[in-house]
Amino acid sequence: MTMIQKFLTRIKPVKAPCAADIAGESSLALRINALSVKYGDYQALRNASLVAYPNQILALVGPSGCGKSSLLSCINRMTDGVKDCHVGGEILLNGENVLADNYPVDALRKCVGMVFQQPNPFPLSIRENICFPLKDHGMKSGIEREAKLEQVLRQTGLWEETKDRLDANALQLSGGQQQRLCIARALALDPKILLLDEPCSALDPISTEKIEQLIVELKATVTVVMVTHNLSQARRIADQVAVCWVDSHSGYVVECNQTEDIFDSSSHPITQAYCMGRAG
Ligand SMILES: Nc1ncnc2c1ncn2[C@@H]1O[C@H](COP(=O)(O)OP(=O)(O)OP(=O)(O)O)[C@@H](O)[C@H]1O
Repeated sequence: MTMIQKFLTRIKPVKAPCAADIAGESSLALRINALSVKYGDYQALRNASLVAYPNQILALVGPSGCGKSSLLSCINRMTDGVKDCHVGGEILLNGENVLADNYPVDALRKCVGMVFQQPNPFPLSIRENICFPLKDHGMKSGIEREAKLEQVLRQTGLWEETKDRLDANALQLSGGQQQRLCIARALALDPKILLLDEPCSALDPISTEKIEQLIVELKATVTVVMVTHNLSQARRIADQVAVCWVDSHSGYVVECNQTEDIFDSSSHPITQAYCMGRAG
């Protein structure tokens, strides 16, 4: 551990000014209140609060192990399937707590799509990657499914690249194309929120640039919450940034604010040090 990291771990987490405190409910896509995540006895995340605004990109940044992916996975309840994982607090979507026992998880996963670090298309054709989930969610008409297929492939810039080989196995696509197909698959269900967990970390710089452009374009239709280790990427494309940190006890959100405030004028020492590359 470097000197600066040692110094920062001794700073008591302060209640930094946070957009979550002042935003009106109707202007929000998502509000997270006092979220905590435990794996068995280990508290991975404590008391995390933040907000996401409609049609904006919120980036979660912070060092490895501070709970970014855990936080993201709670939003569409992927944590339900993790053994000994206990989630507390509130995640409000349209004013309803999605963590409530009686919240319909299928409907939640349709409304909140997720894309992971490693592209994970189904080992099926390009067409089936999009059309199977649509059928599964009740779209009976083949004509409607084909129309949706074309729409999301166009939206993700894949149509021209794949229209002549829609029945080829998706695993034959390049890594960057596979990731865009995974984003297309999530978009096909018309989500309101798209969760992206380090979507570019397995990609080369050119594929990364294409995905970044795509994410910015997607703001027209969805709210994006993304985890990234790449601070330059957060600065380039995010509207809001939540800085997360971990000390000896667990991970927590240091502050959540507009991107320029985080990078240019934050008064929090952890944000200053992390975003200037001196710690983490
Ligand atoms: N399924 C699990 N069981 C037990 N511990 C877990 C599990 N998933 C995550 N953890 C622990 O919780 C903490 C937070 O992990 P998480 O993956 O959320 O952090 P992160 O900030 O996303 O890290 P990274 O940037 O390295 O992906 C880590 O200490 C991790 O080891």
